[in-house]
Amino acid sequence: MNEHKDRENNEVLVRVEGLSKKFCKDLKTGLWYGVQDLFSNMRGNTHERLLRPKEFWAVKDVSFELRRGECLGLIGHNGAGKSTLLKILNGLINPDAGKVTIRGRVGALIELGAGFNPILSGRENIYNNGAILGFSRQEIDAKLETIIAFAELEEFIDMPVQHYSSGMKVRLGFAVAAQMQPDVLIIDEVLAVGDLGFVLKCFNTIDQLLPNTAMVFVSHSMPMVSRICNQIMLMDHGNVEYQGADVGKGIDLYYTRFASNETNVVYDDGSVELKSVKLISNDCVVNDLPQLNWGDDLKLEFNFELKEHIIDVPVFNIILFDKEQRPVAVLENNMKTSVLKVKNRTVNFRVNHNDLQLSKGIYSINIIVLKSGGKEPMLRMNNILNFQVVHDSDIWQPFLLKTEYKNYV
Ligand SMILES: Nc1ncnc2c1ncn2[C@@H]1O[C@H](COP(=O)(O)OP(=O)(O)OP(=O)(O)O)[C@@H](O)[C@H]1O
Repeated sequence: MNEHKDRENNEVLVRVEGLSKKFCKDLKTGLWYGVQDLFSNMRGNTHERLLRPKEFWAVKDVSFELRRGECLGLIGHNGAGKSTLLKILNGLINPDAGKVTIRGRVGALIELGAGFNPILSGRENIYNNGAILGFSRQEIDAKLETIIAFAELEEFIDMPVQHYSSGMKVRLGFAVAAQMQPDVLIIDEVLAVGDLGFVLKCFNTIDQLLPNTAMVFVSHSMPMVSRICNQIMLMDHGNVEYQGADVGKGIDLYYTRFASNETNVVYDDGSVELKSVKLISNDCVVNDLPQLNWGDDLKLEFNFELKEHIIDVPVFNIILFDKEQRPVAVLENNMKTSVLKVKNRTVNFRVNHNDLQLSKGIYSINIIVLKSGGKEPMLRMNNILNFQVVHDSDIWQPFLLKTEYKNYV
């Protein structure tokens, strides 16, 4: 009996084979191709694998399988093809090549408000969507209160959906999709507009649904992807750049694409100038990006020039940011030390932090220079230096902390 149940649970719910979709960059040409395709299809010619002028692959040769309990994270740059793939999965658009086979009930949260009739109330839309998913009126009656309570829309459930805020539309959409016990759940981006309380609630619900559901989740939020997904697909201009169960590796590859090395001066009162900043390591530079091994010492060398009237050493706040521009660490400032000196209107100094345990990835440094005393700003610069921490395991969390394990008696 259990064996039978296991087999049943492991059936493939989503099978995608060699899926491709092309679009045309120009509307007129696209319409003309559409007419041509209509006639050539009637004659039995299918040139779907060839690109004509101004056409491009929005999705190219994508294949994957998902079983219950599996959640595929789809990541990639804007325009990579993620939403197009989801729309094909949900039957909203037809592919030019390949095949999608889906078993069971599909819940989808694809575009804000999509699937809702804007002039109908929230309550009426719940009935509509439930009916589309194959539920009877009685079944929907039984779920109605739970859906409304989950969406926290008790007060507004009889208001037309067109007057809902973005967050309210997502709440309603997710509540319907989640409470209708889908076999396959497709979620695009939309969770990003929910407030923190709702997002936490969604995580909780996704955790509860996952054992019995196959999910496809599109997001630009890597923390969300790594929290939810156990498979990952990194898309690049319609192609699959990485696909597999190593979610950390996919996320790491995604981050590597977006390294920026543009320095920005955010505030400058003209009294101090950063002449140079360097990372001191074993002189290893790859693609202009200094590298450190995980566990190396972080040594930075600064050279500042001061205007004549500045005689006291300023206060230096050095802040490290991760690949998503989240501040991950700040180095102790120099307020408590008197070792730094101003000499010939310059301050040269090295900063040392031993045994850097930031995990693998690219980091950037911002600096805030304050007048001695540490209150008035003199200079604030973002992204003065990028560096890469190298390690052989693919970890997206900001720190990989050195750890010791021992049996105890
Ligand atoms: N109906 C359409 N006609 C023509 N081009 C389209 C159409 N729909 C999407 N595209 C193009 O297909 C490419 C992929 O778009 P898609 O929306 O799938 O990207 P995405 O990865 O979801 O991007 P984002 O992260 O911005 O949501 C883009 O270049 C887009 O302009």
